[in-house]
Amino acid sequence: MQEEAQHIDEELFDEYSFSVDQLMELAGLSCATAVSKGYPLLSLLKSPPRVLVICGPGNNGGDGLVCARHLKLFGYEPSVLYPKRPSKQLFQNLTTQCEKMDISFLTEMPEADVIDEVYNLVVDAIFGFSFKGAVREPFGDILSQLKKITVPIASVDIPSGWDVENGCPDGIQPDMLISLTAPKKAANHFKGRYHFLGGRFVPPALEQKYQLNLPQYPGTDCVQQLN
Ligand SMILES: NC(=O)C1=CN([C@@H]2O[C@H](COP(=O)(O)OP(=O)(O)OC[C@H]3O[C@@H](n4cnc5c(N)ncnc54)[C@H](OP(=O)(O)O)[C@@H]3O)[C@@H](O)[C@H]2O)[C@@H](O)CC1
Ligand SMILES: [K+]
Repeated sequence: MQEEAQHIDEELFDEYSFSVDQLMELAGLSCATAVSKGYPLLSLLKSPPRVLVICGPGNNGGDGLVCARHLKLFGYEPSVLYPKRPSKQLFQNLTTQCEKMDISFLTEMPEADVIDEVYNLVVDAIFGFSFKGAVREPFGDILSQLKKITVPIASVDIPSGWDVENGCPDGIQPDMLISLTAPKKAANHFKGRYHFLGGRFVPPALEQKYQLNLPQYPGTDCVQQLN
């Protein structure tokens, strides 16, 4: 549930003393790892291996910036669209880190046909579990372009624009979902090919308290494929 995800989040920070940066790094690394498993470099149809990463104004967007940086380290060519940038130091730092790694930042959302022509896939890091109500601009326009593209979308935590619990039948239909910490209720409506769990940082006591029943991650992997 949306409230439960927020409680777990608060508890990780307040009771377990994690910092946002720490968890975001692991979350973003999980996303880049899941992308590399679902869409390996050698399987991509377009060269160079361009990926468009769209980042929203909250922590979901921060996960996207971390994901872009790791994708670059993995050999992909990410470009970032980050239209609404919060003033917090954390997000400024993540932006600088991407810029210093020669990751380009787009100034506007490309049209759907341009995305299909140029990019192999889109990482959707626009909204996560704090999304509420009707989508406000510029994200309405961005999501309507994403509904038209044919290249796959990999959504971070929740497909953006979906109700966190009830999904959204007319919304974007991602090919990959990377659930972070634990799958949210909306994941039941996911019909894409790859569902990964990432964010391998939940202490066992917290997992038990919320009865998350997380599947065992294989070995040292930071993601687990659910289906
Ligand atoms: N512990 C964990 O579990 C971890 C969680 N992590 C990640 O954090 C994510 C949750 O992040 P979050 O809470 O910062 O909010 P998030 O979902 O990114 O979006 C909120 C932003 O969107 C905006 N906004 C909202 N509604 C809107 C609308 N209708 N239309 C337009 N804008 C709207 C709102 O902006 P504002 O209202 O200020 O305009 C706000 O800034 C979670 O899903 C996971 O990815 C990991 O990083 C680490 C560990
Ligand atoms: K998302």
